[in-house]
Amino acid sequence: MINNTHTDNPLRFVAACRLPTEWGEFTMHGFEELRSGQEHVALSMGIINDGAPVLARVHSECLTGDALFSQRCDCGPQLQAAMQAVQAKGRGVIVYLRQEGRGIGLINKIRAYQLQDQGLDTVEANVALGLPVDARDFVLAKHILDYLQVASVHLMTNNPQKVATLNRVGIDVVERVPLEVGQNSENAHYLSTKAQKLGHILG
Ligand SMILES: Nc1nc2c(ncn2[C@@H]2O[C@H](COP(=O)(O)OP(=O)(O)OP(=O)(O)O)[C@@H](O)[C@H]2O)c(=O)[nH]1
Ligand SMILES: [Zn+2]
Repeated sequence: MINNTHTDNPLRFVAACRLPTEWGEFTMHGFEELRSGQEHVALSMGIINDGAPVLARVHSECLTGDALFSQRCDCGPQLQAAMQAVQAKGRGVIVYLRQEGRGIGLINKIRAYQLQDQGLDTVEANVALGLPVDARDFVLAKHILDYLQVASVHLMTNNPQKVATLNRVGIDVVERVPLEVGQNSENAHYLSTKAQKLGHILG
């Protein structure tokens, strides 16, 4: 009889390669969601499957910030700082989830930004569009970390909700490591809204 008691893994590992970067050489592991075909990656450095807690970042895709140098948010500088921190330790992992716009997708994020240009804040804009404020699924990170044999992490984030969510899905977050970079005059209001409405800890 087939044993169906285990939770189904929504992802499959596809391939891994070297990824030389400005912050040293990572291994890039590629995953695919079985249902949607959505692709995700993890960047690892050093030996991370030895059971000791690993310095980790669970980063959500932000095309505008990560790749297009947008100053509307702090995502690009956060990603770079996380990669740099991993390099400094010689050991760590960046899980990069393709959950653009906190899961609403790129075009909806542009719609939300359009409303923000008219005065709404990051939360009000999603609500006005009838979209969830945060639709991200962090179970994917759990499956990716399981594949990499990482059970506990020092998590680089300013979002205590993310710590709680990851703990809930089975990732043991032994410590939250603040990741406060990328503040500028364009994103000052956005960051203060995140602190006030989404609970981000920003000094
Ligand atoms: N819908 C929407 N998504 C945004 C906006 N600004 C950034 N994002 C998305 O938000 C995600 C990053 O989430 P953040 O709230 O910045 O930070 P976090 O991941 O919760 O917390 P940190 O770990 O501290 O970065 C990325 O997927 C971005 O594309 C916005 O104004 N509206
Ligand atoms: Zn961003």
